Formats: sequence, structure tokens, C-alpha cells
Amino acid sequence: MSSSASAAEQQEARLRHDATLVIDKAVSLTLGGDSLLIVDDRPHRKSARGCCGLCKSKAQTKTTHAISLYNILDAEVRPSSLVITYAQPSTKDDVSVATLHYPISEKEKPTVEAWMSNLLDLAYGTAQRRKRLKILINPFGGKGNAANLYQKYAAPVFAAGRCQVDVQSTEYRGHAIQIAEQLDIDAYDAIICCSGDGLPYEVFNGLGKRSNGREALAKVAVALLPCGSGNGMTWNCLGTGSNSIAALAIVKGLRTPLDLVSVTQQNTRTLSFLSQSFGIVAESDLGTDNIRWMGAQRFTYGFLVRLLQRTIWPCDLAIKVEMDDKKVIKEHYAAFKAREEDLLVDQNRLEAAKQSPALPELQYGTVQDDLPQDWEVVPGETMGNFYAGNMAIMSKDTNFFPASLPNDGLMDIVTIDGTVSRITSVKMMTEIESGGFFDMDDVKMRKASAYRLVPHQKEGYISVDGEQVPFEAFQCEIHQGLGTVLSKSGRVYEADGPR
Ligand SMILES: Nc1ncnc2c1ncn2[C@@H]1O[C@H](COP(=O)(O)OP(=O)(O)OP(=O)(O)O)[C@@H](O)[C@H]1O
Repeated sequence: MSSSASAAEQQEARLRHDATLVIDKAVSLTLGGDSLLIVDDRPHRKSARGCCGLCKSKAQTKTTHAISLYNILDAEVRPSSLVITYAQPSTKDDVSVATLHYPISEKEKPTVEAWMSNLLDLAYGTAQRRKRLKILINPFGGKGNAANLYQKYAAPVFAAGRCQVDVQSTEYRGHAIQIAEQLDIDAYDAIICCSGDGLPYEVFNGLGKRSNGREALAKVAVALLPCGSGNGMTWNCLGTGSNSIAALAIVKGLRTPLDLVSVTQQNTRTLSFLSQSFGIVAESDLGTDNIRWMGAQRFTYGFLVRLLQRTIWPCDLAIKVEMDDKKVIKEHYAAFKAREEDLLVDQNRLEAAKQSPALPELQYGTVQDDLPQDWEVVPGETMGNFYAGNMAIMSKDTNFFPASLPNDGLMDIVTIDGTVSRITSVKMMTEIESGGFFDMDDVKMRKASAYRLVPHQKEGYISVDGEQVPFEAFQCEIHQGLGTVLSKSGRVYEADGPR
């Protein structure tokens, strides 16, 4: 029997036995499949009325409401009451912490305690409770208000979920590398970056720089509170751009192995968790600093300008292709999505990382070595867009790599010829949002385990996780499940898969 089957059976058992708690003969709290159902028969419900905000103001005979178990943050039996804390939707894009108090007698306590324990088991499932979080705040991330966003939206949710927090601001570029490199990895369960994707990039690299890099990357999970402009990591793993909803998703987050990509350039080796781009995407992102005032629109504007100029970026490209048929890629995605949660995967990975704690060797050498014979040489004379993704969504509504999976050990590579018509190029942009991009004839999709790209020109842009790297030859290879993130599903990204 798999561990997930037994988890499902345990959940069923919890629901079968003592699912309903009746307090003071007037309030019933029932554990449903995915919600807590509250029926309150008390004529005067001062305490409940003041707290949950869901009850009507007039004294009346009965109110009923349901709270999603996912939103339950904590429950506690105090000397004379049961207190349930949860995240309550406050606006379309936010949750805020709310509390319910129910007076209980000494006699009721053992029953209440047993019920409460079931409530918390159902509310957290296999997610670790009371996580110990290292919070890193980039004071210059996005609009420069990461500290305020954290204090206002995330800190109350973490406190209500009884997370232990240790907050530190980054003081200079690269500071997060150093912090992660020196972190006591036994003292924290996760590093939470309040920033854009730049800080997680540094954190993965800092963890990877340690002599026990593999162990550190397997042990400490990384998550992003969306305080930058793109926030790709949050959209993929937590499915939101909202700080409070992301904080809830972190409290409830499942440890998820994440593939990481080694990027070699000359003598350097760095780790990439999100993407590498060359051509139009890299330039639209990195070559538009002069129009930063435009905010997120800057990327779209830069993209359109280059599209209309029909610029090409010639290069030599060789790929270790694993799949290049869109139908096969779709089947691969569907099979992964249908898999059951298996906690043993994470446990075995941690054990293996402890046994051999150093970062894995490069299987294909570096960009300076001879090109492996079996890599497919792809014509790059008229390259328009080379984009390799390790996550699906690059920023809000930009599901560029719908078939991307957190730990299938493959990167998704899109190549588009620079000579396609302007009309097709513009259509590609709109099809990304509507989900038709993947199937377009001019969009070549591959799943690969490694590649090498050598630019022909002298100047240009290469972006790794949104950060600019030298414009010179680079080689990438993927390491299955080397890193760890906190995610909602534990298996797939919060993106629509290929249709
Ligand atoms: N105190 C600091 N002073 C200057 N730079 C910093 C400081 N702290 C962090 N940084 C740097 O800021 C860079 C960008 O970080 P981040 O991704 O958080 O923000 P962003 O670029 O505004 O967001 P996005 O990537 O979404 O556009 C990182 O490379 C990081 O090294």
C-alpha cells in the first residue's frame, strides 16, 4: 500500500469518527470532506459575532457557515474555550486572519481535544506544521515596498499558523547568496524571499555553493512572497500574485523536489531554477532598462518593438533532446499529473543527499569540453527566440511552458525562427495567454536534459532567471529534484497544462 493511500484512508477514518463536535448543546462543528461546517444555534452569540464577521448582527436562532479546511491555520484548547484561527477572504485578492471562540467546560475538554486534533490533521494533511522560516526581504525588490508587504499581509498569517520566523533584510547585491551559504540548515525548514525572482536565484546558488550543497538544497525549501515585478516562482508554486494568499499557501505548502539546471560559462557554474533566454525574450527583459518607468509593460513594449523589427539572433545550438513530439510531451505531462503523492520520494532524496552531500558532478562536462556526439544540432542562423523553462509561468498570465513539471528531470525548450511573419509573431503573444501557443506550428517545443548555445554576435543579452549573464557560449544540464520548493500541489505547477 502506498503512503498516499494510507493518508487517504486516515482522512476517511477521521471523517467517519466523531466528525461532529457539539458544544454547549447549541453549536455544532462538523468536519466535511474539504470544509468545516458550523451551525450555531445560540440566541446571543457575542463572542462569535465579534470575531468571525460572518454572522448576522441581529440575535437570531440559527446561522450556518462553512470554512475551507485549507484556510484553517490553527486550533487550540484554552482553559475555558476552543479557539479556531483561519484565513478569511477579505477582498478578491486577499485573506486576513480571523478567530472563532467557543466556550467549553472542563467536562467537554477531552472530546474537544480529540476533535481538534482531527481538525488539524485534516487542515494540514501532509504539510509540515509550524514551519521554521528564514525570511529574507529585498528592500529594493519591485516597487521597494517588500518590508511593508511582508508586515501587512504575510506576517499575521505566519503568526496565526504558528510559524517561527527570523526576518533579515538583504543589504547588498549577492547578500542572499552569502546568507544561504552560511545558514544553519538544521534550524530552518524554508527560506522565504520577499522579493522578485532575483532573491530565490541567489538563495539556490548560495545553498549550492556549500560543501554539502546537495544536502542543503534537499533539506531547505525555498518559496517566494511576490514583491517583485514578475514573481514567476509564486505564480508557479503557489498560484497567486497576492502576498496574503501566498503566505497561506506557504503555511500549507508541501515540500516539493524541484529540478535545477547547472549553467556553465567559461569556468563558472551557476544554478538556474526558472529559465534561460537568448534572443527576443532576453533583450525585452534586460535590454529595456531605459524604460523601467513603464513597469511591467516595459517587457511587452520591448518585445513588440523587436518583433516588428524582425530581429534575429544567430547562434550555434545543440540539444540533448528527450522528447520533441508535442503529443508525446502532452502524454508525459498527463502521466505525471495523474501520479499520487508519494512521501517516500522526498524521504529517499533526503537520505541520498545525506549520503553524498556535495553538489552532483556535471554529467556532460562544461561548455569548454567537446560537444557530446549524440546531441541534436539545431540550425540557429535565423534564431528569433530561444527560451528554456524549468517552470511554466514566467510572470502573471504568461504560461510559456505549459508542459513544464517541477521534477520530471527535463527542461522545456521553445525555439522560434526569427523569420516568421509579423502577424504570426503577434498572434503568438496573444496565444500565450489564451493557451494556444503550445500547439502553434511555428513554435518548436522540446523536452531536453542538456543543451549548448554559442552566440554568433559580439554583443547581446543572455538571461538566466531574469538576471543578465555574460554574452558568451553557455551550456546547461538539468539535475532532477536537486532543489526543494514549497508548493500547493506537491506534484505540478499551478498552471494549465497543455491542451
Ligand atoms: N540591499 C540591496 N541593495 C541592492 N541590491 C539588492 C539588495 N538586496 C538585494 N539586491 C539585489 O536586487 C536584485 C533584484 O532582486 P529582485 O528579483 O528581488 O527584485 P526585482 O528585480 O525588482 O524583481 P523582478 O525580478 O520581479 O523584476 C537581486 O539581484 C539582488 O541581488
